[in-house]
Amino acid sequence: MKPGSSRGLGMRLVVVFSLIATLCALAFGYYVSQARQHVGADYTALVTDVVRAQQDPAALRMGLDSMIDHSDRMHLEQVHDVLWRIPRRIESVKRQLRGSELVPASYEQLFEELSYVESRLPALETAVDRVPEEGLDEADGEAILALGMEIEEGLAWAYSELNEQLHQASAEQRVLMGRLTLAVALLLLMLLLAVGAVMLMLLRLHRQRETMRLQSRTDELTSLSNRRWLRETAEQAFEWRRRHGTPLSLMLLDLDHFKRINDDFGHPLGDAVLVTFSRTLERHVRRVDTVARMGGEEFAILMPDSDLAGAEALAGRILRATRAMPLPGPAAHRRLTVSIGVVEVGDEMGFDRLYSRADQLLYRAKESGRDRVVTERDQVSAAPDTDGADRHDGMGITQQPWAGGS
Ligand SMILES: Nc1nc2c(ncn2[C@@H]2O[C@H](COP(=O)(O)OP(=O)(O)OP(=O)(O)O)[C@@H](O)[C@H]2O)c(=O)[nH]1
Repeated sequence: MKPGSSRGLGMRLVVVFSLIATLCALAFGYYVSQARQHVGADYTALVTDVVRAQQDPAALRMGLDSMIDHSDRMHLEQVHDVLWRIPRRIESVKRQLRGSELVPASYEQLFEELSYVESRLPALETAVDRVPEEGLDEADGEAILALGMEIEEGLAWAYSELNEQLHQASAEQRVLMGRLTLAVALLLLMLLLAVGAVMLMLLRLHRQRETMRLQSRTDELTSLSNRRWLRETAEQAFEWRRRHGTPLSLMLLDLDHFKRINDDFGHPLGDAVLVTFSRTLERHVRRVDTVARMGGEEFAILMPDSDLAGAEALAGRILRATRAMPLPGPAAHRRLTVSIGVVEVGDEMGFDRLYSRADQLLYRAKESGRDRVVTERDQVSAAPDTDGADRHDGMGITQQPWAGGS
């Protein structure tokens, strides 16, 4: 698995999540600021009108008092002004109340009172119209004052009640908006949690898929590539070779008399030897080479950019390294050897053909005494013994001092 692939996806998901979280925070901020601006806005105009209208009863009272004291033209006009204003204010307040969010039942009684006040206004207007310039007598003055007070009290009560109701409604609206804001915040939080959970699930799924992909192409015991992965890599290497004309070689390796290790020391130790041998192979190859376990005690190395001579040299180094390889635990005193077949890819050659040729060479290496390398040139080469002398294996196959060296 490429660890970077999961990390890359993780980073991308973190960026996307941060983006969504930022958008949510911005949307929430906008919502709160809008809500603050608009909460109670419904009632602001109405409250302003009611506060203005609340001055009318006092103005009427003052006007009437002055008019009774001095029934001149100026005072009469003052009273007429107030009487002209009162019904218009009442109509404006009524209209706004009907258009407001208030429940009609809550202002029904106020409407009745205001309507009653409206119905009493013409009588007061008529009485004021009849006021003589030379002044009112006491009885008429008291009658006008009584009518005026009736209107004034009705208006004062209705407007003050209305003011009270509007403040209460506005306060309720604020509480409601607070709850709504909390609900929106919770919803956004839940949305973020859900998005986060989905992203975590995606990441976990991706990791699981990567792990499965890795397992499907890795040998469980040695962690080397398995046969399937070697084949896929080889197909890519063939394509590369075809395009660029670079050499490509394959080496098949089979541990000699491995059964004896199992028989003498048990299967688990045999496993440990296979792992030790795998690490030895990995130490000797280049990064571009692919080391695979083909099964049992058989291994393969695919070497892009390596011709037969280069592959043969590596095989020699591995041969010597295997001989010198310390075995684990109770098998420490034993020495292991390996037989190797090496082949370079020729024209018109596919992986199966390449593998089968390497296998034949490996078979020849086994047949001709093991612990040796057999290459395409039909030569059997062995790593130098301690004295480095040439020798024959008695089968007509030359064993040479190893040319490559480690
Ligand atoms: N410990 C262990 N042994 C394995 C594994 N796979 C195969 N083997 C053993 O490898 C041994 C292979 O035996 P053979 O095919 O006779 O080969 P050999 O003993 O190496 O003899 P040559 O190849 O002819 O030199 C068998 O005993 C298998 O049981 C494994 O994964 N772990």
